[in-house]
Amino acid sequence: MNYIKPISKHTGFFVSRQPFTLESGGVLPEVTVAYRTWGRLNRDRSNAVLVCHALTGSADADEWWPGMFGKGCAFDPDHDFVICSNVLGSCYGTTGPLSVNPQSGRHYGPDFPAITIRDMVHLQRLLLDELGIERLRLVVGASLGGMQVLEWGCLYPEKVHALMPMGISGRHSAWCIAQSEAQRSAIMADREWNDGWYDPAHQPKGGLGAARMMAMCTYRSFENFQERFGRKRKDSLLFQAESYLHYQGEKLVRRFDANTYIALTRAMDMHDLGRGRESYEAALDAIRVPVAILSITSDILYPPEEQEELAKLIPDSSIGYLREPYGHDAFLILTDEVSAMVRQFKERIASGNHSAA
Ligand SMILES: CC(=O)SCCNC(=O)CCNC(=O)[C@H](O)C(C)(C)COP(=O)(O)OP(=O)(O)OC[C@H]1O[C@@H](n2cnc3c(N)ncnc32)[C@H](O)[C@@H]1OP(=O)(O)O
Ligand SMILES: N[C@@H](CCO)C(=O)O
Repeated sequence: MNYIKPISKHTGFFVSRQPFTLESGGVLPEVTVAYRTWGRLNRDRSNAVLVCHALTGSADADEWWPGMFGKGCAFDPDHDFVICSNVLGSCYGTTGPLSVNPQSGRHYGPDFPAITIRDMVHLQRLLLDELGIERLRLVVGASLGGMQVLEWGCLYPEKVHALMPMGISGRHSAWCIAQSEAQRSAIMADREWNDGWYDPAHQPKGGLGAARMMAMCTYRSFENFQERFGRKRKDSLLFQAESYLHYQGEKLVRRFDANTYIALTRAMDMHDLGRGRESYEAALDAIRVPVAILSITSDILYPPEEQEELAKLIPDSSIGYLREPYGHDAFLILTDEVSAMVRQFKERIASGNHSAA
């Protein structure tokens, strides 16, 4: 445990009663954002760090990213003012498919409008305005979080000093889109699905669990599964690899929502920094702040070639690697290494020598 003393955190809900217009043209009559902060904003408001979470994460960054918070770690509440907000469309307090639609008086369910990563970032921007933060010292995140980090660089370059995207690409590949659609199809094949109008208390458990099981296979690697489970059995009926996947599927079903899973994976599929801009290359070339890219060599979802492409196209960028065979979720497992990389990048930015690898 890295904490030398309990870290005080603040929990908040920001409610905007203004209509929130989405990239799709859809409008949410009002939006709520669940967020957490750690540490204090300094007098010149220059120590704010935004942490962006991945697909099934929440604002509780110290819970899903333990080892990143504390003295000498990536996020040190004695020095940083750390913010993490639950993304638009999620089910941990921010407006999403489980929220009540003020116009109908019932939860949005499958009527929740299509959202994009840009919508998520615009909403984070509203939260920062509310918190009085004009410029972020750093924006950090992996996977879906990394998509948000990159969009921050495109949408609000004047609002960020530096970016750290991890385990991500600049546009969702055909491979990732296919994985997402297979998972969504598993949910929709569940007899409880009912075109998304399931009772939230009785969601399509089998389908959502199967989706998570498929996803878990893509979050790890051949080598990792082979080394951990091999052909070991739990009992005469079940291999350990099967047992592990069932456990992970059931665990997600207890904490997540099927419509939310669909809305967020669709938003990920829409991720393309070039959409509606001059070109993909021009969008990346326009990111003019220092960017430290983290690449996971065993990631089968976002392979290193994709981060190397980002590094080639973003002018002031450097790239670092996690080389253990844990797969995509390595950013959640190798937290000592990830924390050290974030801390070193922060030091490099502070010294002005940010392009050193
Ligand atoms: C950036 C974000 O926002 S992420 C937010 C969402 N969070 C997540 O997705 C994290 C989900 N958690 C995980 O995937 C993993 O627990 C990690 C990545 C955090 C850690 O990975 P590991 O250290 O390798 O944990 P591991 O995969 O061994 O264990 C996970 C669970 O599987 C269980 N497990 C391991 N092997 C087996 C098996 N053969 N059969 C059944 N269960 C098993 C463990 O007991 C453990 O249970 P617990 O979570 O209730 O403690
Ligand atoms: N395992 C993490 C990362 C997925 O990209 C999650 O469930 O959010």
